[in-house]
Parts: sequence; structure tokens; C-alpha cells
Amino acid sequence: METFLPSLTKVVGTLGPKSRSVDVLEACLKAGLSVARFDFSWLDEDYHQETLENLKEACKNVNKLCAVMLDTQGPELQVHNKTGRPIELKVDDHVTITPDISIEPSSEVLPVYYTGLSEAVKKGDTIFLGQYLFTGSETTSVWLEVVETTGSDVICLVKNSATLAGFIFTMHISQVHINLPTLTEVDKQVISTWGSRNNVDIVSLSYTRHVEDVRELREFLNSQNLHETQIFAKIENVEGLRHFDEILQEVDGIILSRGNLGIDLPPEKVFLFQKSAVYKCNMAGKPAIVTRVVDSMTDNLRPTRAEATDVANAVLDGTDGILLGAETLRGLYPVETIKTVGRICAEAESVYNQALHYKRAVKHVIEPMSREEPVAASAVHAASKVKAAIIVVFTSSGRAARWIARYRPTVPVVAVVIPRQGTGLSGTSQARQCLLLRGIYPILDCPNVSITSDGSIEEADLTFALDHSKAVGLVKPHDRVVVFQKIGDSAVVKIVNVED
Ligand SMILES: Nc1ncnc2c1ncn2[C@@H]1O[C@H](COP(=O)(O)OP(=O)(O)O)[C@@H](O)[C@H]1O
Ligand SMILES: C=C(OP(=O)(O)O)C(=O)O
Ligand SMILES: [K+]
Ligand SMILES: [Mg+2]
Repeated sequence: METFLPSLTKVVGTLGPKSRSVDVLEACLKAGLSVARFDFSWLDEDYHQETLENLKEACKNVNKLCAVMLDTQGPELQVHNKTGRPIELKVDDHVTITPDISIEPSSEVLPVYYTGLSEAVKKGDTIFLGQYLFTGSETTSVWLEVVETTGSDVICLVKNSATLAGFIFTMHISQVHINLPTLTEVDKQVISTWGSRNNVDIVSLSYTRHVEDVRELREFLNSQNLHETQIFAKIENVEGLRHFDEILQEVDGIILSRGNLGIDLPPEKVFLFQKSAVYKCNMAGKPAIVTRVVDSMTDNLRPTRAEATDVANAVLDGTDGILLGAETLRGLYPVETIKTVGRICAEAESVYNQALHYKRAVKHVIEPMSREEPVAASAVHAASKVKAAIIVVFTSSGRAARWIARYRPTVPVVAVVIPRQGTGLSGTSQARQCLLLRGIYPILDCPNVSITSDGSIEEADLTFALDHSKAVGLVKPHDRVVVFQKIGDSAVVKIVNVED
């Protein structure tokens, strides 16, 4: 049987060839997909638009919300293999990387559109190249070591035999600064057309390296009238990690891109950065998303035991969401992958040390301290004391939902999103952005109820929330529910019983 909310932890799925029909998207949503990621490193606006239209239809058919995330290309280096013919590389052979993109890629030469490469690298540096970098059992991506540079060319030693398949290969050079803007002209173009047309909920800023990158994107979004769009910084290299604290202050959320991070860092360092970064996000009350968890499910129905354990550990670390890439984009089992990840997350949530987390969250004060936040904390505390089935929170901006999520309640939180009066905003973006927060299940308020300080209307709205929760099976008659709401200037926690 399908549960309505398979897990409190959210699943972000990258949409592509294997996940763009209405049927598959409906199945993905039912399996627990909350956020759709459109990766503009691959394919064009028309392709992504078609997928998005199908997603909208699927959402309507299954009556679920799904957030839309635009992922930028950023300063990603790519080798374009126009013919699509596979390229064989043999261990111990040499291969030359050249900025001359008029050359066809082959076993001898790999053209990449970046002129500064030979000046940026030195002997012994590590370069990775592949359609989907380093999955662990390598046959489709390659590890190269820089031997020498001649002029603008870089000569490398091949460290593992591989067949590069596909039309675009991503190149990653470990711990080397790429002198290209984080928000490129191509990205600006995509945001101003595709992003604006679809009023995207989130931009995922690939290769965020400095806080200025975030500020620049914010300014650009504002210039495009995308004031409501949130920014998630994708941390993919050591440069981004080094500036993590400043970046975290400016963004709405963090994506730990472990695909790239895992090859930028020595392997033994990855786990600690994950734990530390997720912890910082938790304390700041901002969502943390972890990527690259079940690579092997791209071609297999079951994850490896290491992958399954890794998903669980990400949940125990406090992550809000798991981002699936190749698994949903071009994998054979997009729906099964979402289901499997959801089941592992739910199992880990059931043993999550919420009490310890709660204590730490209470101790860590976010400046400036808001008066409502401690009340949100007591709502979460009350929910566990009275064994509430759910928490209901009323929010306009999503802020109140974030406060509640920060204390990591063990029960689902129904966030009723009330459009802020006089702004002309519908609240849809705010509701969908809540889909990135662990445990938060947003519902859009019934559009006809206008908000006054009149108690009767507020009661009517709680009835609406409880009826909906009953209908989807989150509560049943006689369950207890904790409500967190603002009435005028006061923040209120109350405990109610669900009626028959
Ligand atoms: N039971 C209720 N029915 C309808 N509206 C409510 C109810 N409880 C609270 N509200 C309203 O919901 C809105 C929550 O928005 P707000 O306080 O601005 O939250 P946030 O800071 O999260 O944006 C407030 O306008 C509040 O008065
Ligand atoms: C998700 C990642 O990046 P990409 O955008 O290349 O899929 C990653 O590096 O983990
Ligand atoms: K990208
Ligand atoms: Mg990446």
C-alpha cells in the first residue's frame, strides 16, 4: 500500500529522458517526489518546458504539489562529443586536453572550452571526466593525472581504463580555481526566459564559491522580477566549503553536491564535511540537501548496502532532503529509486535522536532572535508530550514552518499557507518552497477565506486544515493535534482533538 507521506525527509528528483512522461511523473509523485530539478547543464529550454508541462499535469492528476528547481550550468567545464561515438581511454596511455574546440574529441585529444587550463594546473593535479562523474565502479568516467603542459595544452596520464559514452562529459579538476563567473551569461539567459516564464521556486546555484556569487544571483533575480524565488547554493568544491559560513548566511538552503565534492576532496574527508555542513544548516534553520546517494540504482533495482547505509546516515546527520540525479534522470528505475530512498529515510527517522537535536537547537540562538521562534519550539515539544498525530502551522512566508522544522518534530507538520494580504501573491511559491523542509507538508489555504483577526474565520481555517489532513489519512478522529499560529502580534500554541 502507498502511504501518503512515505518519509519526512524530502526527495528531490532530477527530471530527464526517463522521468518526463505524465505517467512516470504521477508515479514519482505518489512515490514521494517533492521537488523537480531541471538541470540546465543538459538539454535545452524547450525540452525542459515540455517536461515541466507534463509535471504540472501529473501534479493536477494526483493532487500533489511539487516544487520547481532550476539548476544552473555555472562554470562547469564540458567536453562536447558531437558524434556521440564512444571514446576509449586505456590505463597508462596519454591524452591531451586542448582549448581548441574545433578538434573532434578522441582517445588522443579532449577539447574543452576553457583557455586558462594549462596555466591553472600543475604536474600531479587530478582531473576527472565523464558523463556522470565517478559512480564508484568506473567504466564510464576517467581519472587523469597531469604530466606536463605545453603551450595551452595539458598532457595527462590515464589512471583507469574507461569508455566515455554520451554527448557531453563533465570535467572536474580537483582543487583548482576555474576563472569563470559562477553565474554565467548562459545561466542569466535561461533564468530570464525559462525561469521567469515559469516563476521558478528555487534556483540551485551550481559551484557556489563565495558569498558574492549568491548576492549577484539575488540581484539578478530581482532585476527579473523573481523576488520570491529562493536561492540554494550548491557546494561542489573546497572553495565553496571554505566560505561555507558566509554563504549559509545569505542563502535559503544548501545542496551538498557530493558528486563533485567527493572528487574535489580526498575521499577520507567527505563524511566530516557533510556532518559539519548539515549541522550548521540545521542550527541556522535552513534546509540541507545531500546528493549522489544511490548511484548504483541507475541500472539496478537494489542499492548497495553501502549506499543504503549512507542514505540512513544522511538522515541521522539531519539532512532535509535527498537529491537524485542520474537515478531519476536517465536511470532504469526512477520510481523504484524514490520508493527505496523513502523507505530507508523513514526507517532512519524512526530512530533519529530528536531529543538531542532539540536540545542543541534550543541552545543555539539565531540572531536576531524572534519572539515567535521559542513558541514554535514549544509547539514541537508539546507535540511529543501529548503524542500529537500532526502539527498544524499557519504561515505566509514559510518562516513559521521553518521555525517548526528547525526543531525536527517526529510527526508530519501541515503548513497552511495563507497568502499575504495586499501583496497580490498567491502563496503558491511559498507553499512549494516548504517542500524542501524535512517534515513539512504544505497545503494551500482555501482561496475564498480572507483573513481577519476575527476568531471565527481562524477556526474555520483550522477546520479546513484538519478536514484535509483527515482526507489524506494524516489524522483520524480523536487524534491530538498541536497548532502553532500567529494571531495579531501574538504567537500561540494550542492542542486540539480531531472530531468525528
Ligand atoms: N486559524 C487560522 N486561520 C487563518 N489564518 C490564520 C490562522 N492562524 C493564523 N493565521 C494567520 O496566518 C498568517 C501566518 O502568517 P505570518 O504570521 O506572517 O507567518 P510567517 O511569519 O510564517 O510568514 C497570519 O496572518 C495569521 O494571522
Ligand atoms: C548533483 C551534483 O552535480 P551535477 O549538477 O553535476 O549533477 C553533484 O555534484 O553531486
Ligand atoms: K548543473
Ligand atoms: Mg555537480
